[in-house]
Amino acid sequence: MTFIASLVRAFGTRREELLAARAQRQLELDAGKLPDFLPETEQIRNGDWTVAPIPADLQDRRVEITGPVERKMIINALNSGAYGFMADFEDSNTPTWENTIQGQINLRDAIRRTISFTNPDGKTYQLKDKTAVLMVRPRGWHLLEKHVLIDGQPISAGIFDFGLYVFHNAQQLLDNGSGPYFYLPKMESHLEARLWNDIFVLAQQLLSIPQGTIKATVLIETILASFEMHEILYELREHAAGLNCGRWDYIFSVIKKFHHNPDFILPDRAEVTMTTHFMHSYSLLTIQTCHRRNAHAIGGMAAQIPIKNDPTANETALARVRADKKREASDGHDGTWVAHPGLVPIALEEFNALMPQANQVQRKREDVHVSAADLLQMPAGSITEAGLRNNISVSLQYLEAWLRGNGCVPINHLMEDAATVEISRAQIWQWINHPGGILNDGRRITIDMFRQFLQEEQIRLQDNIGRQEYAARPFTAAGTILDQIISDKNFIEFLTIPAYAYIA
Ligand SMILES: CC(=O)SCCNC(=O)CCNC(=O)[C@H](O)C(C)(C)COP(=O)(O)OP(=O)(O)OC[C@H]1O[C@@H](n2cnc3c(N)ncnc32)[C@H](O)[C@@H]1OP(=O)(O)O
Ligand SMILES: O=CC(=O)O
Ligand SMILES: [Mg+2]
Repeated sequence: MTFIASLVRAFGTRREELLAARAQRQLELDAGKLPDFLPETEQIRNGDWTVAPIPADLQDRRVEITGPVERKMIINALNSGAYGFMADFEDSNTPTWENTIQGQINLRDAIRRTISFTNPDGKTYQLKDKTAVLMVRPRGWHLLEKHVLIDGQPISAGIFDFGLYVFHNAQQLLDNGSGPYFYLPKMESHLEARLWNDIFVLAQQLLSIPQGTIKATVLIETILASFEMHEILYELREHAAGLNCGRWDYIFSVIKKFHHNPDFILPDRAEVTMTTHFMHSYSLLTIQTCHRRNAHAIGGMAAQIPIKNDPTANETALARVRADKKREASDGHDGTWVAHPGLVPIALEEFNALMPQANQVQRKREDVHVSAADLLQMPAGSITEAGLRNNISVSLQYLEAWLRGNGCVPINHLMEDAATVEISRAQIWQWINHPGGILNDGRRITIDMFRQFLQEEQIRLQDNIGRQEYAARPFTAAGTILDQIISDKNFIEFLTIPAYAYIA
């Protein structure tokens, strides 16, 4: 606590200032100003610097599995055959106090190889000799940890997650021949990266570990960050391992940042894929930026997961994952993410076929030319009743699971977490609040339509799982939160903020 208090006292105010800067930037976007590459940092973009050398165990990251910090899943992920494992306090984790603290305990035990688990059916779990390289994703700058007060105030959840983990494990990780490695989520500017860098410097000093020991991979998962990728790597150049395409939050961010702008109405969520022009451009720009700076460009997460008991549907889902990984490997990504151990062999096959060496940093992709207009070119497509209903039902089901402490669930055979569901609920809001929110059959999407469909989707769920089961679970609270977010005239920045009020 003394260590965490030092970090919070040194940097808490700067975090608040950066959040205020986000709000200020939003006002400019609301007034119609579009983002562009920053004139004041042109020298950094044009300069010939590179990031500090990347440690040996982060040179080959061809397949990384991600998952919440649950005990059994940590063991399964570390044993999965993936090269890396990102243990997630963020998109896939409900930040109950129990989950947060037990997650830290699980990671501490995993690093010391004392972790084990027994299923209710008696199946036991322990680590294999060879395990994935561990990375940890603390929560984003927007979130508070309300269970910890310093000087009477709840503290930054990100500093808490980072601080507890690095304090207890940095030295042990070094003794194991690895290091304290992080993924940094949801940043919107290079100044936010500078804050993380300064936190790393103080943490390393307080823990007496060499400067530059901490390595971080930054998720480029906001539209504004995609205009500052060089700058973000520059700020973190002593600590940067790479960038990652957090595609789901990225799509959400586009809807959120331009929620006032009718030119940014997106079609059904299922149509906003990585092969649309703006998403492919962002992925290519990430690869080019990273390779110019000798950093790794990690791909993103396909939402498909293995489907049990339906071989045909399973084959289709796996083929989609395969195509996604093939595109990433052939474009020049140095690795990718999977959501489930069953997908590790598929992603490995695709990367092994196109990337026999440890990474593709030598492929500089100087042929890529991505402009601001490319990043902002929205796809055409239609909005359907099925798409609207799916957004409503998925948001409701996810929020219900989240309130029970489960931040990542399969819904309709897709992985749903806080990022994918932010897209769903943001689309509902966007379609209601813009004249362009019209179904392909000509009906205008309204709050009344949303409420009618919500009620019908609730009844459908109740019929599927049974009245008693439905009543026993927090569906009512989930529906209330969803209605509150959708009916608010202001765009609520993150759905997890009102939802957190229910659990803390
Ligand atoms: C947008 C983003 O932020 S992406 C990053 C955040 N999202 C994630 O990390 C996704 C994590 N994935 C998951 O949580 C799960 O795979 C789900 C919820 C999507 C699906 O879970 P389930 O339906 O329970 O999967 P399923 O029943 O097929 O699991 C089979 C086994 O694999 C394990 N497993 C599934 N996913 C994972 C995972 N990501 N890591 C470790 N183990 C896993 C299960 O624990 C289970 O183990 P067991 O057989 O020993 O009991
Ligand atoms: O964190 C990943 C994302 O896609 O969002
Ligand atoms: Mg994300």
